[in-house]
Amino acid sequence: MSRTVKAGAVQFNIRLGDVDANVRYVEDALRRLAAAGCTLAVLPEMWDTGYAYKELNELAKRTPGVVAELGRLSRELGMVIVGSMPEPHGEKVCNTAYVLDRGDLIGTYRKIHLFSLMGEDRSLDGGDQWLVVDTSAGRIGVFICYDLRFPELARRLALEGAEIIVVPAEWPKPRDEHWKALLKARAIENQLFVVAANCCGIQGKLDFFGSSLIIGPKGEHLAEGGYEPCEISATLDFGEMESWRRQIPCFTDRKPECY
Ligand SMILES: O=C(O)CCC(=O)C(=O)O
Repeated sequence: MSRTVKAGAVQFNIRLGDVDANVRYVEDALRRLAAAGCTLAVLPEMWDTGYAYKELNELAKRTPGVVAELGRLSRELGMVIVGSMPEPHGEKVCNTAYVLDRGDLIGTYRKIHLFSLMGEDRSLDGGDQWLVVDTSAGRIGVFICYDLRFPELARRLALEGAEIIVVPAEWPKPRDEHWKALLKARAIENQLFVVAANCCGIQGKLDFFGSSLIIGPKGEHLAEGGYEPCEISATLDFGEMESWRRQIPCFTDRKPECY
């Protein structure tokens, strides 16, 4: 019997600046995923606040409390939960993913590539360290949204042994095809699982298309959300991943000295 994990993603319409409403929604969604047997859940980017830029510094002060609440839930549900939230950082804020494993905060990742098209680089501080962490649901590497456009980062996570790359995101129209193609490419080229949670609905001027995705190491779509709020889930089979890696041994066939 090979090792498996059931993974899920929460896709919802983030209420801009309304932490209480977003936390309430996510708690219910996590309970639904746990009832469906999931032990790993991915939440969207900035899931508790959205990009409420004007009030983000103030809203970020609530993050430690939200992390503690999420920690309690992850303990109660026996889950690994990953999602990004605004983290207070001096005068500014970082877009930070928190990895909670059955009650413990076992890793944080500050978004490295800030999305300049939307001014994220002017408003937020960026991170400078990747994260790969062993969890009860497998060895997980963390991306946040725009990071998806940088294959160097995915390769680094894969070389560090990531079996799953999780991608909290707020990825809007009209770049739906980029989202799907890049998620699939990162999974295929690194022969690992990708679990990506996007939000949906309108936030300010932006229209988010959902399409949360769980992709296997061969690029197979294991689960996909539509445009509406939903949870998606799929079983990740690490034995199948290992067998695929033996059939097409991309990692041992690399020639890093040539490029
Ligand atoms: O790269 C993209 O098209 C979207 C990225 C984005 O919206 C973000 O990083 O917040």
